[in-house]
Amino acid sequence: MMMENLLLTKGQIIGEDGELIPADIRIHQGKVVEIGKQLAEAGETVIVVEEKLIIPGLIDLHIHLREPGFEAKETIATGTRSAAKGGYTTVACMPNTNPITDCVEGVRRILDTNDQEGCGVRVLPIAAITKASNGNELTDMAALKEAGAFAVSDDGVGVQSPRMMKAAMRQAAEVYVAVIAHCEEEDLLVEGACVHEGQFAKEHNLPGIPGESEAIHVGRDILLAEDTGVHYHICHMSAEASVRLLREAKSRGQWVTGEVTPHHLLLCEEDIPGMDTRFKMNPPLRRRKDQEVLLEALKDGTIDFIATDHAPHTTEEKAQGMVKSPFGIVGLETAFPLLYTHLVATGKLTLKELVDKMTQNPAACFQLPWGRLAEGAIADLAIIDLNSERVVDPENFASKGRNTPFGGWKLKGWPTMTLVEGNIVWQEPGIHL
Ligand SMILES: NC(=O)N[C@@H](CC(=O)O)C(=O)O
Ligand SMILES: [Zn+2]
Ligand SMILES: [Zn+2]
Repeated sequence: MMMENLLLTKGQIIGEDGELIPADIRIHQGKVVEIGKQLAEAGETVIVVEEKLIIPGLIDLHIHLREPGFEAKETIATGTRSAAKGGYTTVACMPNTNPITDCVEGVRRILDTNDQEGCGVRVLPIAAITKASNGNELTDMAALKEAGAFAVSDDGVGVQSPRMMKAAMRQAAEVYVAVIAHCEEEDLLVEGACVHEGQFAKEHNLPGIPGESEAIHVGRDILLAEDTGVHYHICHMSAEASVRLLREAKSRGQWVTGEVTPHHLLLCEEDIPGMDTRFKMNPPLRRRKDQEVLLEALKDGTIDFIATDHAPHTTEEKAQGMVKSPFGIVGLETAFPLLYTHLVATGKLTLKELVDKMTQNPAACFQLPWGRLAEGAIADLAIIDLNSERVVDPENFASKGRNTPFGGWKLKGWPTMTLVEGNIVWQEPGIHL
C-alpha cells in the first residue's frame, strides 16, 4: 500500500480526563508523529476533519469472517470492509470456518487472503483449541502461533471435557497463547434450545438455554487455569453468575479477562418482539438483571472490553424459524453508534470509557501494540461524527449479513473515515479530499 503523509486538521481528541480537545494530527510513514494545535503543513496531504472526533482505530477481538467455506455468509473482503466502515482497524476472526482453522495452512491462508483481498484492516486469525473443534485432540499451538495465530478458541462450541481443557491450558501457557473460551456446558442443554431459559421461552413454549450452562464453564475453567499460568479469556459474557466468578478470580489476581457484546449490553429477553430470528444469538439475550450486571461489570473493569461477535448468516438461513435458524447477528457497522447513543449520550458510560473499552483495553489484555492515540503510535485511527444521526438500514451494510435486531434504530456517532497505518481504508461516500 502507498504510504502518504497526512495532516489531519481541526479535529478533536479525547484528553486524559475525558475532555474534548481541539487537535491536529501529523502522520508520517504510518505513524502519528505530532499531535498539537494548528500544526503547520509540511508537504502532507491535508484532511480537514471539521470538529469531528479522532480516536484510535477500534479493535474487535471476536468476529466471524466465514471464509473459507461459508462465503455466502461473508468473505474476508466483505467482512473487513464492514469492519472498516464501523471504525475498526484490527479484528480477530474465529476459526469456525470450513475447514476449521486448526492447522498452519489455515492460518496462513487467512493472512494471505486478507493481504490480497482485504481492504487494509488488520486481521488476526484465531486458531482452534482442538482439531476440527470437536473436543477430542489438541491442535499444535506452537506451530499455529508461529504461523501467525493470535490465540486459540473453539468458538461456536464449548470444550466439553475438563480434562481436554486442562491439557489445552497447559499447552497454551507453555507457548504463551491465550485460551479464548466459548463457555457452554452441553449437558445442561435440551434439543432445540434457542433462547434464554426464562420468561420469553416460557411464553412462547420454546426450549431454553440456562445461564448456568455458561457460568459452569466459566467457574470450571477458572479453577482449571489457576495453576497453569495461562491467560484465560471469556467470550461474549451474558450471565450474572459468570460475572460474579470473573470478579472473584480477578480479586485473587488470576489472569482472567472477559468481553461483552453490544447486544448483551443493550437488549434482554423482554426486548424480543416475538418469533424473530434477528434476536437469536448464542449466548441468548437473558434477563434484564443480567443485562444490568453486564453494564456495571464493564464500567467497573470486571469485564475488560467490548467485542461484537459479528456473526453473519444468509437471509435464507435466518428464515428457518426460531428453533432451526443458526445463532448469530452482525455487529461491526453498528457497534460504535449503538453504544455511543445508548450508553454515552444517556450518561451510563463516559465517551472515554466507551472508547477505551473498544481500543486500548482489548489491546492491553492481549499485549497488542495498537489502540492508542499518541505521538509515536501507529496511525490506526477512526474519525467519528458524533452529531451525525442516521437510521440503521441493513440493506446498506458492507457486510453480506443483514441479520441484525437493530434495523430501524436511529443512532448518532457514525464513523466517517478509518485509517490503518496512515492509509485510508474506508471513508464515507461524498467526502472528498
Ligand atoms: N454467537 C453466535 O450466535 N454465533 C456464532 C458462534 C459463536 O460465537 O459462538 C457463529 O459462528 O455464528
Ligand atoms: Zn461463541
Ligand atoms: Zn463468536
